[in-house]
Amino acid sequence: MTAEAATAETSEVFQECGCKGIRTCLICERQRQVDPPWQLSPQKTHRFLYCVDTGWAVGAEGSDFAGWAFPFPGVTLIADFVTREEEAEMVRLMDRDPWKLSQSGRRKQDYGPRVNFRKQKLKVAGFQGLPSFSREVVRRMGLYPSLEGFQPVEQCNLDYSPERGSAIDPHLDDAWLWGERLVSLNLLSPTVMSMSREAPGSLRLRLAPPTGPKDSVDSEVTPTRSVLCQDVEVAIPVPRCSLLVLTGAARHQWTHAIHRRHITARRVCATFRELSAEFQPGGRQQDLGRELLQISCSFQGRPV
Ligand SMILES: O=C(O)CCC(=O)C(=O)O
Ligand SMILES: [Fe+2]
Repeated sequence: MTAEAATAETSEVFQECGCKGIRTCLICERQRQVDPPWQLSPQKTHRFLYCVDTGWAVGAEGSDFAGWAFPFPGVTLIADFVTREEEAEMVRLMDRDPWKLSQSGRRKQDYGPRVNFRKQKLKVAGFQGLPSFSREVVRRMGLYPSLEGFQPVEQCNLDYSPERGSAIDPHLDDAWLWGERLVSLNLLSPTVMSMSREAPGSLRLRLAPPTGPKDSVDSEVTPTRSVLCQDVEVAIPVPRCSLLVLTGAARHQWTHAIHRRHITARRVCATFRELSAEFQPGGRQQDLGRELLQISCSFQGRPV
C-alpha cells in the first residue's frame, strides 16, 4: 500500500463525518475530544418567537421582553404542504440514492449545477434536472400567491439526525446565483429556524400582540422599548410537512440557522432555489439561466 493510500484509508476510518475547519458534529467531537460549539459561542441573550398569524416576533414568555414585539417581514409558512403519505414516499425515494457526508453532522444530496460561489463560476455539465418526484411539489408551489412563477433550478436535500448532532450554523444563502425566494420543505420532524443579525443599532419594540400584520400602530401614543439587534434571536417554529419561504429581510439581512438542540428526531429538508435577476431574462447571464431552467424542469435528475 502506498503512503497516500494508507493516509486515505486512515482518514476514512477516522473521519466518519464531513466536518472541516471550525465545524463539528457529535461524531468528531467524541473522536477529537473537543468542546461542542455552543460552549465556545454563547447563545443570544434575547429570544423572540415568530408568530405566523401576525408576522411579528414576540418576546419569549418569562423573558425581559415578554409582551414586547417587532415586525418580522419576509416569512411565509405553509402548513401541511404535503401529506404524510407524500412525505413518506419522497423520503423513500431520496433514501434509494446515496447521501454524502456534509458539515456539522448533516448528510446531503444535491440536484443542481456545480457552483464555486467564491469565484462566481458554475458548471452545467452533470446536471440532469430536479428529481422526478419533485415535479408535483414544484407545480403545487406555483399555486400559492407568494410563490407565483417560482421555477427552481436547484434542490438540495439535507438529512439531520440527533445521533450525529446535526445542525447548520447561522448563514445567509448566496445572492449572486440564487434569487429572492428560498423555499424549504420540512419533512419527518418539526424543527426551529433561528434567525439572527449581527448589525449595529437597535430594534424598536412595541407592545404585543398587535392584532394583525397590517395594523398601523401609532408610535406617538404606544409605549416603545428598544433592544440591541445583535443580542436578538428569533425562533421560527417549522412544523413537519410544512413549507417555509424566506424573502426580503428574512432572506438577505437575517441569517438563518438550525441549532443542534432543535433536531430531536431524523429530519429531512428539501431546499429549492430559483435564479437571481442576473440569470433571468434581461440579465447579463440570461442564456446560462435559460439553459439551467430547461434542464431543471425536465425532472430527470440524479444527485450530482
Ligand atoms: O435545514 C434547513 O432548513 C436550512 C438549510 C439551509 O439553510 C441551507 O441549506 O442553506
Ligand atoms: Fe441556508
